[in-house]
Amino acid sequence: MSLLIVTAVEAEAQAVRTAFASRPGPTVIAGGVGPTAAAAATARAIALAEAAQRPFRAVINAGVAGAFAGRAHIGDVMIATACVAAELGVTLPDRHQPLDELGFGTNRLTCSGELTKALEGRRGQFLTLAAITGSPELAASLADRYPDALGEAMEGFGVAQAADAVGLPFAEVRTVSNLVGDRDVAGWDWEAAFASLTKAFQTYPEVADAH
Ligand SMILES: O=C(O)c1cccc(C(=O)CC[C@H]2O[C@@H](n3cnc4c(=O)[nH]cnc43)[C@H](O)[C@@H]2O)c1
Repeated sequence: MSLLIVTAVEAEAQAVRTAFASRPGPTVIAGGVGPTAAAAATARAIALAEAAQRPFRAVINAGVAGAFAGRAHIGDVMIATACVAAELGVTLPDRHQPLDELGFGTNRLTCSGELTKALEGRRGQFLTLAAITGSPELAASLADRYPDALGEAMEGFGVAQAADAVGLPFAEVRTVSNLVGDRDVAGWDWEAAFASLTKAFQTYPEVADAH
């Protein structure tokens, strides 16, 4: 199977590639930070592969992420069951109304369990936001709105939409660098999250990728 893995930054891409260093692996690209950069990079990679008659059969978004306190810990692997665009909809004075309720699209895409069956980690919903949650109060409000969400990152829903648009199965795999709402960015544990990302993909089967 020809697999595309999309990360945000090169350090995440390298952490994934390291897991396949001594065996056939997927195509891994760093598509940029945020859902629109991620969607554009994914759509471009899919289109180029199709034009070269070596189409991808599946897409995974991988990287580091924030976890909601009490739902996962630093270094944990989180595997999305669904990607939820938490900002997509209307922000009313008293609540957020998701796009699903408005009748012109969805803010939730289901992930393939098949694609991640070889991986070990916590499974649950995953939020995508263009803006990192920057206070404990906002984090608590999001955790309340999404009781089944493990954490948040900035690219999953964008990658999912690009894959979904052409009917490709999709998954999101994240490792925890910080807790959602923690503004002490200097204390975020990138190294633990990168090491965990490499370890997580070491159990992934070889990928006979023709790219
Ligand atoms: O918040 C900052 O000031 C900041 C400073 C340096 C780097 C960053 C990032 O690169 C974070 C965004 C990047 O990492 C993912 N990520 C990790 N933790 C979170 C989170 O709690 N909420 C949202 N995204 C997170 C994200 O997918 C980006 O690719 C930030």
